[in-house]
Amino acid sequence: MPHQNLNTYICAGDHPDITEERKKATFNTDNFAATLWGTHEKLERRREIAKYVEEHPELHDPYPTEFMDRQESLENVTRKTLLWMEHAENAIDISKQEEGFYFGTLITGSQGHPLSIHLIMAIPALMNNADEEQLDEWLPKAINREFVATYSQTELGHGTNLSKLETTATYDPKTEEWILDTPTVTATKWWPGNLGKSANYTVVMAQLITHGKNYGAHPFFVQVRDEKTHQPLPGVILGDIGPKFGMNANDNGFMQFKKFRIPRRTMLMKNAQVLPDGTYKPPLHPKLGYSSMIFVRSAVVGLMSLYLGQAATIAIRYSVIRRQGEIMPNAGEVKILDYQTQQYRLIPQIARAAAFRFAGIFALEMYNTVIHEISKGNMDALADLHALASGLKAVATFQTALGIEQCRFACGGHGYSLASGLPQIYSVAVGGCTYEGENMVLLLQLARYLRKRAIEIKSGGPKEKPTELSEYLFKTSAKHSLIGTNVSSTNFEHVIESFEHVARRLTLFAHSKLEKLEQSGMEHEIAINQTAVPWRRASHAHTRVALTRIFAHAVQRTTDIAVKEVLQDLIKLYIYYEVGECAAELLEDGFADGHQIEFAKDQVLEVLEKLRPNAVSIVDSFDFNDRELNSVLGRRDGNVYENLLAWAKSSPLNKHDVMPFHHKYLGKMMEDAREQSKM
Ligand SMILES: CCCCCCCCCCCCCCCCCCCCCC(=O)SCCNC(=O)CCNC(=O)[C@H](O)C(C)(C)COP(=O)(O)OP(=O)(O)OC[C@H]1O[C@@H](n2cnc3c(N)ncnc32)[C@H](O)[C@@H]1OP(=O)(O)O
Ligand SMILES: Cc1cc2nc3c(=O)[nH]c(=O)nc-3n(C[C@H](O)[C@H](O)[C@H](O)COP(=O)(O)OP(=O)(O)OC[C@H]3O[C@@H](n4cnc5c(N)ncnc54)[C@H](O)[C@@H]3O)c2cc1C
Repeated sequence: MPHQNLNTYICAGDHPDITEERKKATFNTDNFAATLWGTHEKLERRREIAKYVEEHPELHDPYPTEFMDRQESLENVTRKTLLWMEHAENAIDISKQEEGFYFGTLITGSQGHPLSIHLIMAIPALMNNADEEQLDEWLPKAINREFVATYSQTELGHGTNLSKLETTATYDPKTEEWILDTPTVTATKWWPGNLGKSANYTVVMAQLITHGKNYGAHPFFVQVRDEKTHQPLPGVILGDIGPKFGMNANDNGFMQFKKFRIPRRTMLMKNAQVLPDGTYKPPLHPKLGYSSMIFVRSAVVGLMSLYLGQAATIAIRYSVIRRQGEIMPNAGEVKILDYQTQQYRLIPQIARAAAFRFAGIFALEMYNTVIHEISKGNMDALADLHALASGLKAVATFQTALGIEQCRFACGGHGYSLASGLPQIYSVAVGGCTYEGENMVLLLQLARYLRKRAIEIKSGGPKEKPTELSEYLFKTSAKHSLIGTNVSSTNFEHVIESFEHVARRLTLFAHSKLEKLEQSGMEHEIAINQTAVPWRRASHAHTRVALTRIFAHAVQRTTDIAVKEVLQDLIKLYIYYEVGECAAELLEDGFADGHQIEFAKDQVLEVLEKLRPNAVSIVDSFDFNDRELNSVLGRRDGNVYENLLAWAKSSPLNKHDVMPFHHKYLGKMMEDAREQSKM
C-alpha cells in the first residue's frame, strides 16, 4: 500500500499530475537521496548550498544563456566564476572538493568556465608530475589562483597517439634552457580548454630531446602570457579554436611555439629528470606521466551519472504532465509515461545513472588508493587502475550519450527546443566519448590487459593475485546459464555469472583468433588490428561485469529497507536490460537459450511496471534543483506550458514585433509581388 508524503517534494502550487505521482512513492525520497549522495549531512549541505545560490541574485544569469552569443557567454561565465570564488568561503567548506564542485556547477552551469581545466587537469597534473620543490613554488599559487593554467597535450595532427606528438622541447645545456618549438602546422596544440583566451600558464606535453636523443613526450609547466598585460609572450601564438558542438562557454584554444626558451626547471621532474648537463634520468614507471589522465577518466564516470540522471529527471517529469492519446478509447488522454514504450525508453536510463553513480565513486576511491601506493613507490596496481578506468570511462560516456538522446526523443518536439535543456546536456556529455582518450582507443587499452589475462589463463593461472574485479576470468563457468532457473527478486548472482561467462569467453575467443593469425605467420601488431573488433567486445563485456558487481555491492550495503527495495528493482532492471543487450553473445555458444532471453525480457517489462509509480520520486531523489537542470520541461513543479511560453517570449527576437530588416526583404518581396499582380 503506497504511503502518503514519502516524497519530500510535495508542494502546493505544483501541477496536480506531478503531485499525484509524488503521492505514490513507496519510499522516502530524502533517504534515497542520502544513499546516492553519501549521507543525510551531505544531502543537507547540497540544499544549503543551493539555497545560498538562490538567495544571491548576483550569482544568476541576467537572462537565459541560450540567448547569448559566445563573447557574451564567455564574459558572463567569467564574471560568475569570480563570484563563485569570492562567495566560496561563506557558502561552502572549501576543503571539501564535492562542495566546491557543486557550488561551482550551480553558478557556472554546464557549458564550461575559465577555471575548468585549471581545476580538473592542471592542478592534478602538477600534483602528479611536479617534484617537491616545484610543487612548493607552483601549487599554492595555483590554488590561490595567482595564475590560470590549462593542460596542452593534443595537437592538430595527433591526439590519441601521444608517442607521435610533434611539439619538441630541446635541451640547451649552455644556457640550461629548453627550446620549445612547433615544427609543423600539425604540431599546433589544439583543443586545450581555456587556452584560447583565459589561461596564462599551461602544462605542455612535448617530445623531450637532450644530447640529440628523443626520450618521448614529457610534461613542462610553461608561462604563455604576460602576467600584467595578458598578451601572449613573444614566441607564443595563441587563439580560440572557434565554436564547437557544445561547451561553448569554454575557450578551447590553439598554440604554436617559435623557438620559445624556458628554464630547465620548468620540466616537471617528479618522475623523470634532466640534470643541468643534460643527462636524462628515467621515471620508475614509463606511464607515470599519464596519471592525471587516469584521474579525469575516473571522475568522468561519476560525471556521466549526473548528466544521465539530469536528462532522465527532465524526461520523466515531463512525461507525467504531458498527456497525449488514449489507451482505452474515450477514457481520456493518458500521461505519456503510461505507455510501455515510454517506460522502456526512460526508466532504464535511471538504472544506468544509478549504476554509474556507484561505479564513479568506486573508480575515484581506487584512483586515490593507487596514487597513495605510488607515492610509496609501489606501482603494482597502476595497470589494473588504467584498465578499469579506461573501460568504465568508455562504456559510461557512450551509454550516457545514447541515454540522453533517448530522453530527448521521448520528449517529442519540445525535447528539440533548447528550453528543454536536453540538447545542452547531450552536447556536453557526448564530448566525454572523445576527450581524455577516445572511447574505442580506451577499450583497446583494456583489451591489452585482458590479453595478458588470457595468456595467464592458458598457462595455468594468474601470475599474481588477481583483483576482485578480474578474478572471475580464472574461474570456470557452469555448463549452462542459470538465468531464469533460480528466480529470486533480490539475488542476481546467476545473471552476473552469465555476464562473467560472456566476458571470459569473448576474451579467450579474441585471444585464440589472435593466436591463429600469428600461427599463420601474421605479424603480432597486424594480428592485433585484425582482431580489434572481437577484443572491443571482450572489453565491453568485462566492463559490464565490473558495473554490475559494483552496483550489486552498493545495493547490498544499503540499510534503509524501502530504499533498498527500490534499488533492488533498479538493479533488476539494469541487469535484465543488459541481458537483452548481450543476448547474441549469450546465445552464440549455446550458454543460454531463447527461453532464457525471453525470460529476461519479461523481467524487464515486469519490473518497469513495478517501477512506474515510483519513477518521479526516484528522479526527485537525484536531488537536482531547477537551477541545475536549466530545463522548462523538467521543472520540479511541473508547470511546463505557461513557462514554455514565458521562455519563448524572453527570446531577443521577440523584442520586436516587426524585425528591423523586414521591410527591406520579405516586406518588399510581398509588396513587389502585389504590385506586379496588379499590372
Ligand atoms: C573549488 C574546488 C572545485 C574542485 C573541482 C574538482 C572537480 C572534480 C570533478 C571532475 C569532473 C570531471 C569533469 C570533466 C570535464 C571535461 C573536461 C575535458 C578535459 C579534457 C582533457 C583532455 O582531453 S586532455 C588530453 C587527453 N588525451 C588522451 O587521453 C590521449 C589518449 N591517449 C593515451 O592515453 C595514450 O596514447 C594511449 C592510448 C594510452 C597509448 O599510450 P602509449 O602509446 O604510450 O602506450 P601503449 O599503447 O604502447 O601501451 C604501453 C603500455 O602502457 C600501458 N599504459 C598506457 N597508458 C597507461 C596509463 N595511463 N597508466 C598505466 N599504464 C598505461 C599500456 O597498458 C601498455 O601496457 P602493457 O605493455 O603492459 O600492455
Ligand atoms: C570537448 C573537448 C575538450 C578537450 N579538451 C582538451 C584539453 O583540455 N587538452 C587537450 O590536450 N586535449 C583536449 N581535447 C582533445 C582530446 O583529448 C582528443 O580529441 C582525444 O584524445 C582524441 O584524440 P583525436 O582527436 O586525435 O582523435 P583520433 O585519435 O584522431 O581519433 C579519430 C578516430 O580514429 C580512431 N583511432 C585513433 N587511434 C586508434 C587506434 N590506435 N586504434 C583504433 N582506432 C584508433 C578513433 O577510435 C576515432 O574513431 C579535448 C577534446 C574535446 C572534444
